[in-house]
Amino acid sequence: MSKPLPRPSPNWAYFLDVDGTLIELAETPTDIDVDQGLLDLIGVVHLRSGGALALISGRSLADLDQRLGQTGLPMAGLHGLERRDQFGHLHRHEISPNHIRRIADHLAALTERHPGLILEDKGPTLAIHYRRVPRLGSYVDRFLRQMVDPEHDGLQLQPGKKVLEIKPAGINKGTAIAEFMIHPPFMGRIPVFIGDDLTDEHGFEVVNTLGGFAVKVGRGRTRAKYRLKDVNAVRTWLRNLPSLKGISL
Ligand SMILES: O=P(O)(O)OC[C@H]1O[C@H](O[C@H]2O[C@H](CO)[C@@H](O)[C@H](O)[C@H]2O)[C@H](O)[C@@H](O)[C@@H]1O
Repeated sequence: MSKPLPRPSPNWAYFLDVDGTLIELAETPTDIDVDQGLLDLIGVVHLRSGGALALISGRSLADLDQRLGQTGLPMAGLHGLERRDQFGHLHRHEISPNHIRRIADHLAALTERHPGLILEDKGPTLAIHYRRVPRLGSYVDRFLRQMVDPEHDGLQLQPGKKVLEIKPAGINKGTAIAEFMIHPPFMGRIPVFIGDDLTDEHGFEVVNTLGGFAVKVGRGRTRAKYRLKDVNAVRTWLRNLPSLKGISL
């Protein structure tokens, strides 16, 4: 059983996952619907929390910018591999592209052979989406496990919602949150991380360690101690933050 979240405090820092948390899941990565109401809401929470709000996503920063517009918000993309801070400065963990490019070639051939699978090539990370062909999920999983050898290539398989991703090991949403937390305006605050997927568990773990609040959206086993039911519940909770009192969104 999860407990109700405590009353939000002015010294909280907000870390928000994107797909499945702020935005409803869609059939394909490009089908998502980003509405102005959401952009206004996260913009106001950012402002009213003294800038202590960051988006933490598996998407690339370029993709987030394309879908959300130039929000000016701090963000981590590619599961923490890239991060844009509160000044708009970019921080990237550099990785050798050789292994990932070799795997990308194999995955491009795989998606050719199996219509319905989608390869999302994000450069340093790759995602194979099987939402349109769920029966292929375990086959894709076996295929990718043959491709990735964490001992030798430093890569790791990251399962998600109807997706399997390949990313560098050791860098994740938890490391991204920890990196934000050592700089103003996040430093000294209590972190709150809201997410819905397996990749968010890394973030929950770090937030728990830092004495913050980890919030899982929806069902499923989790390290988070708190839950919100769905995307609507997340937006309602944000709209009702005491710092937004008097603002109608
Ligand atoms: O960390 P997030 O911001 O939650 O991003 C996780 C992945 O989200 C996207 O895939 C998921 O959403 C798609 C659109 O709703 C859906 O079609 C897909 O099945 C989901 O897995 C995105 O495409 C990935 O790159 C992100 O890593």
